[in-house]
Amino acid sequence: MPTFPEPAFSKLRQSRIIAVVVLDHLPDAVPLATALLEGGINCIELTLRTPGALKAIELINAYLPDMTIGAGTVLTPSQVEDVHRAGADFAVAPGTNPRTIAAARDLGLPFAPGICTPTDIEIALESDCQLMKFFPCEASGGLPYLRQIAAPFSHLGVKFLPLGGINPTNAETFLREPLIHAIGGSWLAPRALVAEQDWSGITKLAREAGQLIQKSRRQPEPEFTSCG
Ligand SMILES: O=C(O)C(=O)C[C@H](O)[C@H](O)COP(=O)(O)O
Repeated sequence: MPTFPEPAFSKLRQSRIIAVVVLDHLPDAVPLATALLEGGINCIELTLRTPGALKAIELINAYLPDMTIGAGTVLTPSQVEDVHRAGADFAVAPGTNPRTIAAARDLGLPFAPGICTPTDIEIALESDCQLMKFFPCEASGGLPYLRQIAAPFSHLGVKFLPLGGINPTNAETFLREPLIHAIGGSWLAPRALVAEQDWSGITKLAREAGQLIQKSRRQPEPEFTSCG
């Protein structure tokens, strides 16, 4: 596992799971992030899909210093500036846009572009990115597909953040895979639970995710070898 020079990406490696949030109601930002922290999840991604996301980054940054904050759906250089100013620790995008990556580099904001093909990986490498978001993970073919497209780049130390279709059933398999730096998903903060302000429900989901992380750190079961 390469150590990424960006401290935020090293923290991400410790956290292992990013709670992806599409926030509909700004006052929910801090209680939601607090509920995740109480359950042991200390990395959150606020997607810039809703108008309050930037302000939510600011609030969580101001009130919850233990939370590592990612900005998601960062599509333009000006959004890179916005999320940096708001206090994001890192940013991700669904695709690979060299202009956006360059803007993040200029500001020193760790950035993981989205990839889904070998061509995307080549473009991201040309922009000196080593950590890439694999999106949409499950719809593209999941781990078997990622292993195949990543193989020609294995000597370059590229690592991935799979997002899209990760859930408690498949999370552990991803966590055990050496190509994977960390995983992310919206299952930790379902919009319905947030709408009901069911913070204890979210803490419970976070705790269960923490148990998956612990399990994935234990030694793998010895492989069964057939004696037939
Ligand atoms: O638009 C972006 O930049 C994103 O961040 C995409 C999200 O990571 C995925 O939509 C999460 O996928 P689910 O966990 O399946 O809901």
